[in-house]
Amino acid sequence: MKLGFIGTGNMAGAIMGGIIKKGIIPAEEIIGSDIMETGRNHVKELYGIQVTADNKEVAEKADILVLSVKPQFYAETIQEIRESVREDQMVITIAPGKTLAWLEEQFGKPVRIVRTMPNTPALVGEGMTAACPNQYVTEKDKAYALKLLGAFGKVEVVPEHMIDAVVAVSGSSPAYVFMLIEAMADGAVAEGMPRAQAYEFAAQAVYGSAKMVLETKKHPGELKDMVCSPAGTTIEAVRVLEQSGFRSAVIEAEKACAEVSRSL
Ligand SMILES: NC(=O)C1=CN([C@@H]2O[C@H](COP(=O)(O)OP(=O)(O)OC[C@H]3O[C@@H](n4cnc5c(N)ncnc54)[C@H](OP(=O)(O)O)[C@@H]3O)[C@@H](O)[C@H]2O)C=CC1
Ligand SMILES: O=C(O)[C@@H]1CCC=N1
Repeated sequence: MKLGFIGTGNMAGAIMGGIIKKGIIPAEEIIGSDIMETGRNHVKELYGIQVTADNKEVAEKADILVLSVKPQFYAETIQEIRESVREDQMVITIAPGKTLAWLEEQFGKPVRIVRTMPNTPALVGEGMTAACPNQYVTEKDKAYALKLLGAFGKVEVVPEHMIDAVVAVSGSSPAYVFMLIEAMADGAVAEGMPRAQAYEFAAQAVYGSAKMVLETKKHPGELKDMVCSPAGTTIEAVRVLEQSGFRSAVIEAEKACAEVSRSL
């Protein structure tokens, strides 16, 4: 099974890195093209995949083709490769805003498409991916696509109308979480902890908290209450966070994120 990537930037790198690390598809069976020579060479050196400057070559050689360019370049990229794409291939898209209906119209012929929204934690095998197969994707294709996407984290099939919410809650959210970790570490540094140690403490606290939500299945509010000792330190921090609009800031950020996703 040959896997192709058109665009070998951050998200493509995270996906191929996750797949290679898990041994699902060997690096020699992965091919990528990128307009930028530096981008191509980067993944070639890092992962040992084949690279080319020719998008059509990737479209012709791949059994599964991942369109990993920015949404703004989807139309021109599909225009360039549409003649090379065959009915027995599967195209995986990862761009926000590009609906199955729009993608089918761009190809102008029956193409098996799985619209997805992954995230960069794919690189460490902890991705969260939503998948929406189109009408031409067979049950066998769907099973293989889910196996592939599940190789670098969790994957769930969702109705397409939910994909903008997915962009907000998992596609883009690693950025907000990294900001939170950075800010938590800044706070610790302000209190005298060395910077590297502060990142370790902050990241492990976030990791452990996420694991508690996933494993205990308890309501996050209940888990929060378990940390807040009466008249203690945590409830004071919670009070200040509420005063600063912490929760509202996250909700409003996600609404803005989903709005951009719908508009692309
Ligand atoms: N980064 C993330 O966390 C996530 C990204 N995505 C989606 O993944 C896609 C890629 O995003 P990301 O990896 O962040 O972006 P990057 O800019 O890192 O990667 C895209 C790469 O494609 C190259 N490129 C542009 N035009 C072409 C072309 N015509 N042919 C071949 N290569 C081309 C770009 O070159 P140049 O830099 O010169 O433009 C760049 O190297 C987007 O659709 C994005 O929405 C989805 C989920 C998460
Ligand atoms: O910022 C972006 O547009 C992409 C989509 C989801 C995460 N990164």
